[in-house]
Amino acid sequence: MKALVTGISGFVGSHMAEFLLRQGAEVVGTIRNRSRMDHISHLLKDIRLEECELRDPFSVESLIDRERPDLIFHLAAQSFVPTSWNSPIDTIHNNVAGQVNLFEAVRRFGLKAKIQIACSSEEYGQVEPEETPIKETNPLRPLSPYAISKVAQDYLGYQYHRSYGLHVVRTITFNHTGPRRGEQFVTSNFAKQIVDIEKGRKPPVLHVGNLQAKRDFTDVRDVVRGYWLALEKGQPGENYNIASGTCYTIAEMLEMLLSFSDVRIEVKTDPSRLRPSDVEILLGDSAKFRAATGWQPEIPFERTLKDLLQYWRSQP
Ligand SMILES: C[C@H]1O[C@H](OP(=O)(O)OP(=O)(O)OC[C@H]2O[C@@H](n3cnc4c(=O)[nH]c(N)nc43)[C@H](O)[C@@H]2O)[C@@H](O)[C@@H](O)C1=O
Repeated sequence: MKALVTGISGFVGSHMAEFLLRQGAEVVGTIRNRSRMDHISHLLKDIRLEECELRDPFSVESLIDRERPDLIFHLAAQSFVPTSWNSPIDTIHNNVAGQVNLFEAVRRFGLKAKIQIACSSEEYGQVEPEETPIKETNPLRPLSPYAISKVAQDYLGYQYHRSYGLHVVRTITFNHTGPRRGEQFVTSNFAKQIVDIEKGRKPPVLHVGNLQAKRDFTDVRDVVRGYWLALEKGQPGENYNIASGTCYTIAEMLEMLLSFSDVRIEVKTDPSRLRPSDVEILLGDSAKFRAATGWQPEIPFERTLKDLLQYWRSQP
């Protein structure tokens, strides 16, 4: 069983690779020449890396022709919401063109590969209180260029299944975190600031943005098991929420992180961390996914946050 992971050097990609190796799969991953390798350096003897620029159709075609994978986990993306305001066209081009190139290559070579695509709860955007927990049938009211790029990826998945019969499973993942989470994302950012303060590298002031937003967090290790199950048991063409079903305000998440540290910290709002529009609440109903695959999250949020702090404490 050969599995191709796009974006293997990223946060989710590295956990996906570890999971796939435990399943006994042959793992091939795409990287770009500027990809950082620190998340996968411990895996290099067990995986194969291929340079591929997903925005370039020829690069993708030649990869798919050479590798002909059985499973594709399409995780490569520009995934930080604020970046999508600074350069909306880059996010849209990266995320949408990259996926179209992948689908086109699979279609042209008549590959029977099963493809998981990483859609996002950001697609739901503005959610009314009576609409939570959010089901797959909820209207999409996207609030950022990133969200728009994910709506496009999601519906392209639907369209390529209906038009050409591609085996695409659309996972709509709510917030996820854990060791190796990029330091710009809120859980990791706060954890790293706490560790920098613990190590005396910065004054005891923790900078924050909007603490009122509510998010539904799942551990990345539960998420990648979900992606595997999506291809094992999910229906092609369908979309599935992957979520824990519990949400916390960002303030509550911060309190939890602070409770795992001994340092005294002052919390200060940094206006540059506020967004033009922020999704107020994301709380997911993953009953459809649980029924289709038997998936359920196993790692409690407290452990995820402790592991994340430990990750930053172990960094040089
Ligand atoms: C599902 C979805 O999940 C993620 O998108 P996100 O929810 O924007 O993630 P985040 O960690 O940047 O922000 C979470 C919340 O936390 C608030 N917040 C407060 N203070 C800070 C702060 O200082 N930094 C950041 N980054 N956020 C802050 C911020 O305003 C927002 O309300 C991505 O994986 C995305 O790829 C994805 O698909």
